[in-house]
Amino acid sequence: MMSGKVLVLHGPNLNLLGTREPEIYGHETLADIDNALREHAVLEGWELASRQSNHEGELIDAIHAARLDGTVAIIINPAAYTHTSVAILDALNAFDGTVIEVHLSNVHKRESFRHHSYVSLRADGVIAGLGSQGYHAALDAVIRKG
Ligand SMILES: O=C(O)[C@]1(O)C=C(c2cccc(Sc3ccccc3)c2)[C@@H](O)[C@H](O)C1
Repeated sequence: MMSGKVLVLHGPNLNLLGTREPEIYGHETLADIDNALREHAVLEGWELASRQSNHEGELIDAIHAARLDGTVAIIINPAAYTHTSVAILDALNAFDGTVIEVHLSNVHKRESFRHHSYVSLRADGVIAGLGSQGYHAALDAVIRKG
């Protein structure tokens, strides 16, 4: 059974998940999501690290660290930085592994400014609108790719 190391990155305000707008983002907290993802990875013999930050530079630093620590895939929900950050795109372009972009909501059914993603220019796959199951679908894809 192949195994590897996956990094899950959550962008700004996702630390507030579960507190507001459950009709858009669900009722789970970020801790609920991270705990379920870690259990999913361990059951498959994979290692999973997760990080949430409200600061663009911290997310970029985490991507840079992943280049050097054996991480084979990054699953990222950039939140609002999806639509604004060339800097995060540039950092992801310097990462040679698999990149999967995840959004809890279907951004294409929302405000027009959410329809564009800089990160999608690098992402190997994009999953949107499946809630927290989107993270698990991304992890399954990474594990199947090996
Ligand atoms: O759907 C997503 O996961 C998304 O990446 C997440 C976003 C987002 C935006 C604001 C807050 C939150 S998390 C949250 C939810 C409810 C209350 C407080 C914070 C996520 C949006 O910026 C993006 O356009 C879409």
